Amino acid sequence: MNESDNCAEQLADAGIPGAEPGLVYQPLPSPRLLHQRCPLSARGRQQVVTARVSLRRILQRQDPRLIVVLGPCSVHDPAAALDYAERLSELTIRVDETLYVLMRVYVEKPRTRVGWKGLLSDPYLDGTAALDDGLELSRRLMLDITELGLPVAVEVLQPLVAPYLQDIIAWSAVGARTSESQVHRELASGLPSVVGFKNGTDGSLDAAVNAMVAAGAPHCFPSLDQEGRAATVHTAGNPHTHLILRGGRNGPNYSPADVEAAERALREARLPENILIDVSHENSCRDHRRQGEVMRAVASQIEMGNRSIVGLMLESNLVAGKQACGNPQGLRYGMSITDGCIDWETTEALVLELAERMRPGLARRLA
Ligand SMILES: O=C[C@H](O)[C@H](O)COP(=O)(O)O
Ligand SMILES: C=C(OP(=O)(O)O)C(=O)O
Repeated sequence: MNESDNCAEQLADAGIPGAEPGLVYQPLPSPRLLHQRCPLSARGRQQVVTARVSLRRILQRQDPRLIVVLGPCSVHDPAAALDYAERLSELTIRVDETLYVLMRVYVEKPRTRVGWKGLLSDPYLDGTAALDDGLELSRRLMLDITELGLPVAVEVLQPLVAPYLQDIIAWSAVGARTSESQVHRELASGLPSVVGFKNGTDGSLDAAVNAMVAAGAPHCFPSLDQEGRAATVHTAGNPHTHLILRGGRNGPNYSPADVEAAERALREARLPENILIDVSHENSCRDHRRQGEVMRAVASQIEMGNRSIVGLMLESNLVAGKQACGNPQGLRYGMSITDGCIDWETTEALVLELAERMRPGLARRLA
């Protein structure tokens, strides 16, 4: 008998049989239990509501600030993420007249093929996939970051994770690999956060534009209720969505001509012309050192009068670059184990520069 048969047998003994040979089920707490263990304080709840309202106001041009979503490509070490958050929360206070800053707290990672799937799925980076601990660590980290006054931004990946975390989240992305997925569009239709849909990895806009239309409509689909029971959820539709340009197979898509094409696609679908530019990924040709150059080019478009660009995304960490996701004990503190990131000093300088550049044209950005 191999190890997994043994595990399945032990679970069957505990009254949790696998439905099919080879499948092993491990129970998770209900969303309510996790919320009770790690509650969102009244102050935290107020911060989340305020963040969502601020983002909606920016999308409606009632707040002239530029959204800036930045932070590590992925969180693998909650202590380093909190260290980053403390620095970011101080920086945010210096720029909040012109920028609305959120921290990427990406605990789920989509993979092109296979690879580590994030703190939530594999918190010990060793393939043990201790999802119960991953959920709790992720929730605790998001609560701590919220308490610092920083709004939390995530990529939503596993739909059943949402009931555990969505009360803390101000902004969500649906990634390039999932914008075309009906499941993610349905999920977005019920999220209380603002949702950005990324263009596809091939660079096409259709999936993301169609996703914005789909997410704006009501849906019903299987989910978990607060007690963790399988349930049909009925959603009202989420009108607070926008497009994210992240480049694609044929290269970047942040040039004025690309932005105009995106505006046209949104207009044709009768959607608001709200575009956020990811200065990383294919827009920086997968070279984290080029993020500054892309940011400056986007800032120039805004200075020249562009009104559809509502924000920017950057991948940044304490230390520049990336390292292999090998032995957890041998990892360098504050360095990415997924995509390469710029370091804290570069981040701080870029954010301060962007804030200054946005100041003169601020009033023009209102409706
Ligand atoms: O943003 C992170 C990565 O680009 C994304 O998760 C895909 O990663 P992979 O191509 O290394 O699997
Ligand atoms: C996975 C990400 O992006 P994309 O979906 O654009 O590849 C990300 O922002 O971490």
